[in-house]
Formats: sequence, C-alpha cells, structure tokens
Amino acid sequence: MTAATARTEPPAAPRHGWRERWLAFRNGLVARPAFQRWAAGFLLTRGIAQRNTRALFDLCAGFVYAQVLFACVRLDLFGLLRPGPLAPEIIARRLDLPPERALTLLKAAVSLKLLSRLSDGRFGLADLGAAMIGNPSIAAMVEHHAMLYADLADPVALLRGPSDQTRLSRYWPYAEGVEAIRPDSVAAYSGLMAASQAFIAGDVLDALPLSGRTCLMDIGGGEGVFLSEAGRRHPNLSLCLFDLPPVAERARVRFAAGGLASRVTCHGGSFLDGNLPTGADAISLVRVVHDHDDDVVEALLRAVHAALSPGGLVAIAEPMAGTPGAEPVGDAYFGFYLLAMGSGRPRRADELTAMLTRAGFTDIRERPTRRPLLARMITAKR
Ligand SMILES: C[S@@+](CC[C@H](N)C(=O)[O-])C[C@H]1O[C@@H](n2cnc3c(N)ncnc32)[C@H](O)[C@@H]1O
Repeated sequence: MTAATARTEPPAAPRHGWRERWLAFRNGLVARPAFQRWAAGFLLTRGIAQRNTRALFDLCAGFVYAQVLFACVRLDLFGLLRPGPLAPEIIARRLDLPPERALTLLKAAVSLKLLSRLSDGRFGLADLGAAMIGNPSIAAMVEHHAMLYADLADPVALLRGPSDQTRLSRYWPYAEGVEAIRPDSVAAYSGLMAASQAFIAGDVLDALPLSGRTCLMDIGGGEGVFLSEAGRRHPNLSLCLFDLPPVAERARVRFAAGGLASRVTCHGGSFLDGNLPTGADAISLVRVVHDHDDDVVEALLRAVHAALSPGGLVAIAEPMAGTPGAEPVGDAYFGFYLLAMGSGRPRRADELTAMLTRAGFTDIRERPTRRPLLARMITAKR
C-alpha cells in the first residue's frame, strides 16, 4: 500500500454500542416523511407525533412569540387592561393601532395565554398577563432583550467569533474589563438587576442558613436589594456590600434612603484584584459567578475562601445549567445570552461543586430553592 492510498483510506469504523445503533435506526426512521405521516395517524404513536410536531413548530416560532410579548410590553397593553377587560375597538384606539391590527395582536396574546377573550368579545388579562403586571421587572427584561436579539441576528457569526463589540457587552461593560467603568455605564444594568432581584432574594434567603452568623458580605451585590432583604429578615446581622465603585455608590444611596446606612458598609472595588474585605462569616454571590470565565471564577472563589473567617459560609445562587425541567433556560438561554455578552457561561451544580472544592471549601451542598429555574443555591464552608 502506498502512502497516498493510506492517507485517503477512511478511518476504521468505530465500534458502536447497541444504544448508538438503536438511535441511528430510530433517527433514520423519524426523518422519513412517510414514517412521519404514518406515525401521525397510527393510534399508538399519534400523541407522540403531535407533541413532536408542536415542539418543533414552537422552536421555529419562538422568536415570533417573544416579539408578540415585546409588542404588548412596548404598548403597555397589560397596564391598559389592568383595571378590567375592554372592547377591542377601545383597545385599538388607546393603542393607536388600526383596529384589524390591534385584533391580530390581541388574538396572538390570547393564544399565548397572556390575555383571555370574554364571551362578550372584550379582552382581559389571563394568568401570564396578570403575572406581568405584578412583576414590572419582567417587562424591563423583555425590553432589554431587544439588544440580545440584535446580537443574535447572525448566531453562526456569533458562534464563530471573534465579532465586533456586541450590544450586550456594551450594556454589561464589566464583561469587557473593569478599568473604564463609569457611573453612567452601570446605571442601566444596575437598575435592571435591582428590579429583578425582588424575585430572587426571597427564594435564596428562604434556603440560606444565616442564623448564628454575624456578618454577611454580598459580593457583586449591585444596588443592595438582596442585602436589604437579608437585613430585614435578620435584624442582628451586620451587612457588607462589595461591588464596582460606581455600583457600590448607588447601593450606598439606596441604603441611606432605606434607613439602613448605619448597618451596612459599602466597599467599592474589583474582585479581579484578588483582595476582598475580611471580617464576614458569610459571603453571598448572587447571579455573579455565571457572568465570568472559569479562570476568573477560580480566582474569585480562592479570594472568597481567604476573606472568610474559619468556619465561614459561602453561597453561590444563580440559574444553573442542567436544572431538571428547565434545561433550555440554562444551556440555551443563558448559554447564548452570556456568549453575546462576551463573558461567562452557565454552569451545572456539579461543576460549581468541583470549583468550590478546588478553592479549598468543604461541606459543599445544594440547598433546594422554591423556583430553581430562577436561582439554585450551593453553600460551602471554609
Ligand atoms: C448580574 S449582576 C448581579 C447583581 C446582584 N447580585 C443581583 O443579583 O441583583 C453582577 C454584579 O457583579 C458586579 N461585578 C461585576 N464584575 C465585578 C468585579 N470585577 N468586581 C466587583 N463586582 C463586579 C456588577 O457590577 C454587578 O453588580
């Protein structure tokens, strides 16, 4: 055999296990249009076929559904219907839309369970629309997704990278480095985080064992919403916030307005420098770790370990990859969000556990939270 023939010869066929052979057979079958038609009609497979068709269609249409929600938010449709249901002509007039287009939006919102249509033809809030009213920060999240969608206009280019600066990396300036951060560059994201923290704080604090602790330091604590709630629940706990200087300043103003100034110390700095204030026997990292690449997180956890007093507790709370029942939230949504932002990745609980172990922590355990889709929590001890 010549060298040339040796090079063109295909590699030896891999030895497939029975599971791989079964998957190859099954996928070949499912890909055939004739099989799809048959399965959609056959009694025993009809349900599965219909569910798969719907799931695939929803994947194709997801952007449209999100834009329907975006239009509702932009037009403040949920606010308009807050006092009660209205006739479609009135809604059209109030939204300044041609009547037939307003009806297109209203019917779409009904199909997505945001609105419901009453028997007299009026439209009112359904469960999901009412939930939007109760949580204004969801509307803020929806609005800021305009930047994410712009960055995802060419997802393959984003995946290939490196790309031009994305809109999300400008929105989250620390993703690109902390040197040039000014007060005006943190206002938008800090406000969004403060508004959405209301969802998270209660769930995390319900699961966080703080009794017996004397000082809680919240690293990347934003404007202090989490720490304020911790202080309200634990009146004897002293509080310390660490964040980038312009964010820590915003927190200081918020604590003063809330009458908490005497209980909280605000430190402005960057944890990239490796030095954290000492004296806390509990440290929280709420929605912080997933924003950073592995080397930064490893260094941050080592700095947290060094800053904690012996026996001190660290808590990482954030949405995690591989959360049962919410897998696309971690790996699809946060995976692509953080890619567009330019820093960090969603991590599974076992990956965070391994990182905590490497940083020297012990007694590492997951503490179940009320809504794991929004935040799961792992604690560990120094
Ligand atoms: C996604 S926000 C979360 C804020 C808050 N913990 C919450 O859950 O609402 C991440 C926070 O980490 C802060 N941060 C990012 N990089 C930092 C750094 N190098 N040093 C200190 N804080 C940093 C940001 O300013 C921001 O407040």
